[in-house]
Order: sequence, then structure tokens, then C-alpha cells
Amino acid sequence: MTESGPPVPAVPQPGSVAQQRTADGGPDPRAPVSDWYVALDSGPDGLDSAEARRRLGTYGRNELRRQRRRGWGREVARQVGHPLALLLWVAAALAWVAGTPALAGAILVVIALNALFASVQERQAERAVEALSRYLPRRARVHRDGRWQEIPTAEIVPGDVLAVAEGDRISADARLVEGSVEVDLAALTGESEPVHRSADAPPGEGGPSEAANLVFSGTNCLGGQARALVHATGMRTELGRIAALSQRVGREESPLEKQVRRVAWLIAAVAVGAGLVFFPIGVFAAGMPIGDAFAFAIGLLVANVPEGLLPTITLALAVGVRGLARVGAVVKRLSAVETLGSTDVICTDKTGTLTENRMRVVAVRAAGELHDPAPEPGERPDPALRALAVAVAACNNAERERGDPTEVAPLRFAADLGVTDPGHPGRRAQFPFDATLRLMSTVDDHAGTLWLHTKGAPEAVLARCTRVLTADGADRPLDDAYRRELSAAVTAQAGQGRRVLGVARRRLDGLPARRAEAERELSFLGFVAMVDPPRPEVPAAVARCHTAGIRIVMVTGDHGLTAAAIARQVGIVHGEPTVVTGDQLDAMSPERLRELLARGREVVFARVSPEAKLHIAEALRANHEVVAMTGDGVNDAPALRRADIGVAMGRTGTDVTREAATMVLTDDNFATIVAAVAAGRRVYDNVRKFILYIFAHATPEVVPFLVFALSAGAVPLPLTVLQILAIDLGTETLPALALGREPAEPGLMDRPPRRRSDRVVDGPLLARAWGFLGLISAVLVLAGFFVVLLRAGWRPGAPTGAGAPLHQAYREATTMTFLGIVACQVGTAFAARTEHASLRAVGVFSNRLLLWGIAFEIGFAALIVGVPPLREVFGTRPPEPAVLVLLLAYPPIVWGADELRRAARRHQQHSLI
Ligand SMILES: Nc1ncnc2c1ncn2[C@@H]1O[C@H](COP(=O)(O)OP(=O)(O)OP(=O)(O)O)[C@@H](O)[C@H]1O
Repeated sequence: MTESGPPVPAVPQPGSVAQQRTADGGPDPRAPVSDWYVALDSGPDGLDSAEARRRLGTYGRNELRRQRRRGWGREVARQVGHPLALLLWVAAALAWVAGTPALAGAILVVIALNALFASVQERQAERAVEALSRYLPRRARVHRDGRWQEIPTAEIVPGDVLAVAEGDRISADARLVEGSVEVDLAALTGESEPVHRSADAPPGEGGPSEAANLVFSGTNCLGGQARALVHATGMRTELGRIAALSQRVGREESPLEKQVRRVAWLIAAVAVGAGLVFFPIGVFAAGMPIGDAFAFAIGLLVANVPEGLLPTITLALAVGVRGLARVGAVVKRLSAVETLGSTDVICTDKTGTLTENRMRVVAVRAAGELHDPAPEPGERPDPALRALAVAVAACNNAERERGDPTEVAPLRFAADLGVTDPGHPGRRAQFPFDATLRLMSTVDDHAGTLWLHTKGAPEAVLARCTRVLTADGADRPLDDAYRRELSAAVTAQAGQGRRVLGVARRRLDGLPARRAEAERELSFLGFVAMVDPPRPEVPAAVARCHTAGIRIVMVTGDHGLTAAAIARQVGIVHGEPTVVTGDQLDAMSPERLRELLARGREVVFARVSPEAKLHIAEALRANHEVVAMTGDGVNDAPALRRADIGVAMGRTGTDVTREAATMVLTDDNFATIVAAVAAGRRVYDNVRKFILYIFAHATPEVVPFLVFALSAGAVPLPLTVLQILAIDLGTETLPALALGREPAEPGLMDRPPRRRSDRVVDGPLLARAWGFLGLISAVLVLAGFFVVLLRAGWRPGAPTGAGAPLHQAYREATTMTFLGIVACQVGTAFAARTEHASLRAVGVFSNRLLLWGIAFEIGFAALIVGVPPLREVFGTRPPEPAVLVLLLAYPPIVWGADELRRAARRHQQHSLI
């Protein structure tokens, strides 16, 4: 292979694979491996970096190209055809037919602006989700330059030799050249039943996905280990061909969005109803000209159809997603943000999530003697201690500083005793760690003698031991009394929160065929006990959960006492928790489990197999709790899928769990889950804030109209159609958006989780919006209106139409109403910033965007009132300065009243406690 050589074709080479391709053009799996190496100009050692780089240039990155996004035109067209927009189209048509083309034009502008706005928001939301892949770079192990290297999967090229191991998501199409694996082809075939793929398997009949020696991009390895020769990458893979993943990021509507959609329709119906009711009242009771009444009815309808609500919520969720990614929690669905906020229970692993996963051996017991793991200088270990060190060094897949910490720590301990086994030259076979058996064994040839070395959970190891090694290196039978003594010694270590590994061995005469045959009649060598300190930030995060009414259930594969001790150390439990072991769990009926998990109980699950986690998730959900569950291994995937929020570990977790999870923690840290819950609560709160804000204007808009109607026209209409439109679709938009970015309110994590059944728009919200903020605003606004009219000498029933002497005063009065509503909405915006706390607690100026939004609101209103051509369009005329100054009082009155209301509520709640 030379750097300047011609590009290497992925498959075709005369006389080899090329001539044996299958009918659909794929390589023929029947060709021997040697032919494949030739065809791909590679070898068992893979490529060198220079060649790989060159091929990357030739074949491109190993990525699935996304289907092109919808173009702007189509996106806007979609928004223009949105059902709520259709309502506006009807209104525009009616306005046109009724002979008010100006209004029809205004409505068209509204439709266009809304469509544009919604498209921008949706795009931003989509981008936020797509950008998440940056936070979760996928990596793969390939053999290059004569050694195994980790590279980004996008850089895999045809000819690479790829390592495939349990939990990996396979990232290219490849031919197995060594080993065998269980794979889940669901992404390709839809079949989720795992299939066996082996380098030596005879290829099956049928399409390439049935070939028993091929693996494919996008499928998951559920077990085993293999090496594979990559033959297709990127869009040339089977997956690329069917383009299953090349679609846009899937987006299902979240419950919140569904609720809001329903609310939007309800309000639209109310708006239409209001328009319909107004028309006859305007014409018959108030004697309005039919055309004016019609125009006003349409205006009322247009102003109140909440067409911007849904995209705004989508954007708020997307902003939440982006914020979460920054704190280390990558969520894969927008709706997850919202679910997170209502989390009732977090089921968490222990190792690595609550603890640092940095193990250190602190005690060793061999031949009945407890040793300090650090030997005195020059000390020579006795034969039993040495045998133990040899066993843990051999039965180990870590390198000195790299690998599973449960393996690194014993390896370091053995090295301190002068025992190492780098590269395991004598290893003949391996039974990898099995989380259900809790054992790992290797068969090692040491100086011509074949040994089985086993390490694992002490009770699992002891159950397979019949003998024990004594200090002088002799074997003696393991009697019951000694068994009890050993168990007590293990218990003493576990009770201090230590992880204990039992170690044993057996002399073999030949390679055992099956695991059960090998792991029996062992000779017990002793145990090592390790500490794994809790992460420093965890106790505070646990305390935060408790004040937030969120329960934490520890679910671990570790010993019950170890689990309980760590749970106590980090504050998850306070007294003696109920410790339920995996065996007890398996024997339990679903009802009993539900009862056990009922609220208020302190439960720790220990020695639990990953499969049992599924039952825990199910029981909690059956108790109507919203469950977040962590996991890292392949077998955790079903439980993660079953939980409301499956949480995978980004660092130590497997690709398979990451795939199954809703949220991936880039730092594996429990505290990040809690931060994510807080973020979820904040997003939900903010959605309520802007709904409150945009609902509040309804009262000051509708009450003047009621006054007009009830007075049978003696009081003129205090607001014109276009002025209503200017408020609802102009001045108010930016402050509403800014409320979606509010910082968290103090006390966010001091209240219990929201119930699943809670509605985002509920009675108290409506009462506050319409009955409190809205009503105060309506009173102020009407006061301003009447002040202007009365100062001009108006009396009820006096004509105010065009040409009447009072017409200019009437224009000033409607302008005062318009400005009054704007001013009140400024106060409402500040009030809406908090639901419970005082604004001082969050900081009056802490939401910069809102300040800009309000500046825009005031600027926009000033233009409408101040610029002569706009005055003509909107029918405005600036009132006298002496009246205008009244407006300055409106925001503080509205806001202050709400501050008092909140203070009173806080006081009431406080005295209830
Ligand atoms: N590499 C290993 N070799 C042998 N035994 C192991 C190994 N890793 C863990 N064990 C044993 O198996 C038990 C369960 O381990 P497992 O990996 O299932 O739990 P875990 O996932 O680390 O714990 P947690 O669920 O708290 O994260 C451990 O307590 C230990 O006794």
C-alpha cells in the first residue's frame, strides 16, 4: 500500500469477490476471507493511517447524508396551510367580501408574518435537536498502524479492520474475519430477535442481511466479540441504501404540545364565537353600520386566534434541549424536557453514577488472614496471597490504568506485589463477566499447567468452591464453619460500603467446553475489598431531590450492605433501608413489588440483574409515578425503554443503551439528572408564563367591547380593529417569547413534582390571567378612555363618528385605550415572570431579553401613535401629555397588585405549614 497509489475500489477486483457478487450487487459472502483482503487491498492488520486518510478522501466520510431539509418555500407553505391559518384565510375572504380590503390586507400580512415566524421557530427547534449529535460523538475501534485505535466512526473506510464487541452499535458494513457475535438487526430488517453471526459460519441463502458472516451498519452487537473487515461505509451501506436513518429527526408531538393544541382550538372557537356574538349586538343593539360591525367582528376573531402559540412552545422546548446539552444531559426528544420536569422517582445505578468509579483495593484476605494491600518494602507474599495476586492479574481484561475500574484496582494491587501478566500470553480461553452470574473466568496456561481463574461476587464464587487454599499453599476442604466465617468477613467489608470480589482457581486437565463445567469445585483463594468514593456533588443533588419531592431508588448489582452503606453516605436513605435482593425480587408478585415501592418507603435493590430493572420500572409506572431510570449495559436497554425517561451513561455506557435511552449523560453523573429535572420544570413553568401573558390581554380588549354593547352604543367602541391587531400581533410578540427564556424561579425544586394529570392551562392560571391581571388592566384602560372623552366634554350618547365635533377627541380616547393596554401588558410581563416568588427574588433586570422585548413593545406603540401615515392607518391621535403621563402609573399598578397577591399567597401557604 503506497500513499500515491490509485484509489482502491471497495469491491471489484478481477478473479475474486467481484466475480462472485450476489444478484443484488453486494459482495458474495461465500468468498474466502483471503479474497476479501485482496479485494479491499487490506490485510489482517488493517490499514495504515496514510492509506486510511487517502481512502477517506476517495469514499467520503462514513455518514448517512440527511435528506435535504424542506426548503424555506415549502416550510412557509406548510405554515400558511396550517388549520389555524386557514381560519384566518376565511376571515380575510369575509373582510374582502364585506368591502373592507384594508382589513383583508392586514389579515394577509398577519398570516404571512405568522408563517414566517413559525418557520423560523421550527427550524431553530430542529437545529437544536440535530446539533445534539455533536455532544455524542460516536467512536469505533479499528486496527491501524499495527495497533488498536479509537477513531470517530465517521472516519472508518473500506479496508479497515474493525473491533466489534458487546454493546457496540456497528458503524459500517463488514465481513467477520474472526470471532462471533449476537446481533440485533432490527434497524435493517425490523426483526428484533438476535441472530448469530460468525466468521466461520457458512453463509445462508437469501439477501445479504441473511449472510451469517456479515454485519451491518446501524445494527447492534448484543454479545460476543469479533473482528470484521469493513467493505462499505456511509451511503453505500445497506442502511444507507434503504436510507432508514436519513430521514429528518423524528419528532412526535409532546403531551404539552398536544394540550396546547387543544387549548389553541378552544380559544379559536371562543374567538369565532365572540365574533359571531358581536355582530348582531353591534348592529341591532348598538346601531352600528353593518360593515363596521362586520369588520370589528372579524378583527376580534383574528386577534384572538392563537396561531403563534404552538411554534413558540416548540421553540421553548428546543431552547430547553440546548440548555440541557450544555449541562451534560443530551435528550433525544423534545418532549423529554417536559417529562423530566414531572419526574417522581429516579432509579439509579450506584457505581459510576453516585460514586466516582475509581476503585482502590483497601483490604485483602487470603488464607484466613487480612492483609494491608500495600506490602512493606521487601516483604515477600506468602503462597496464598501470591496465588490470589496471580489469579486477579490473569482473570482481568484491564490494562494497568485503562479499563473497568473493578478490574484496574485488583490489577494495581497485584502489580504492587510484583505480579503482572501483561498481554496474557498464557490465556487459552475466557468466560467474560456475566452480570447475571456475577462471575468472570479465564483459562490460563502457567508454566505448562492449565488453571481456571475466577473472580466475582463473593457469594457467587463461594457457591462454586469446595476447597480453600491455606497459607502454606496446600488445599483443604471448605467446611461449613469456615464458609460462615468467610461470609461474616465479607459482610464486615461490605457494611463499610466496600465492593468485595471473591477469587478462586482450579487446576484443569483440558479446556472446558462449557462455562458451567468450568466454574465448579473451585478452590477459594480469598477476596479483595475496594472503596469507591461517592462523587462529591452527589449528596447535595440527593438533598435537592428530596426537597423537590423526588424519590431515589438505588438499583445496583453490588452487595446489599455495600449498597445500603453508600445510600446512607450520600443521603438517599437515613435509617436502615429495606434491602431487596435480586432473588427476592424475582420471587415477588407484581402486586407485592408495587406495594413495596409505594410512596414513602426507603428501598434499596441489590444484586439485581439488569432484567429485573424492567420489573421495577413497570411497578413504579403502575403506581402512576413518572420514572427516570439509569443504565449502562446492553441488558439495561429494555428497562430504559420502559421507563418514562431512560438515562444512559455517555462515557461508560454501551451504544445500545445510548440508543434505547431518552437522555444520555455525557458525564455519567447523578447530579446532572437532577439538573435536567430542574431544567424540565423550568421549561414547563416558562410555557405557563407566556401563556399567562398572552391570555391576560383578553379582558382589557373584551370589557370595553362589552361596555359598548351593554350601553347600546351610548359609549362608543373604545378600540379599533387595527389597534387590536397591533397589540396582539405586534407589540406583544417579543415580550411573550422572552418569557419563554426566564431564569428558574426560586423554589423551583422546593415543591413536589407536577402530577401527570395536571393541565398546563388550568383554573388558577385562567383566574390570574383573566380575572386578576386582565381585570385590573381593563379598569385602568377604561378609566384612561373616559378621562380623555370626558375632558373633551363628551356625554353618553354624544356622536363621535367621522365629522362629529368630538371625533378627534374620540380618536385620542381610543389611542389612550390602545396605549393603556400596552402599558398594562408591560406590568403583566413583569408580573408573569414569577408564579410564586417575588420579583425581587429573581432580580428585576435578570431577563435581558424581556427588557429588549418591552423596549420593542413601547417603540412599536410609539410608532403607531407618533408617525403620521401610521396614525391614519390605525386611527390614532396622541392624547395630551397631561393625560399621557397617567400611563406611567399603569405598569407599576398591575405589577404591584400581583406582587401583593403573590405575597399574600406565600404568607397563606407559610401559615398553613
Ligand atoms: N469485571 C468483573 N469481574 C468479576 N466480577 C465483577 C466484575 N465486575 C463486577 N463484578 C461483580 O459483580 C457484581 C455486580 O456488578 P455489576 O457490574 O452488575 O454492578 P454494577 O453495574 O457495577 O453496579 P451498579 O449497578 O451499582 O452500577 C459486583 O458487585 C462484583 O462483585
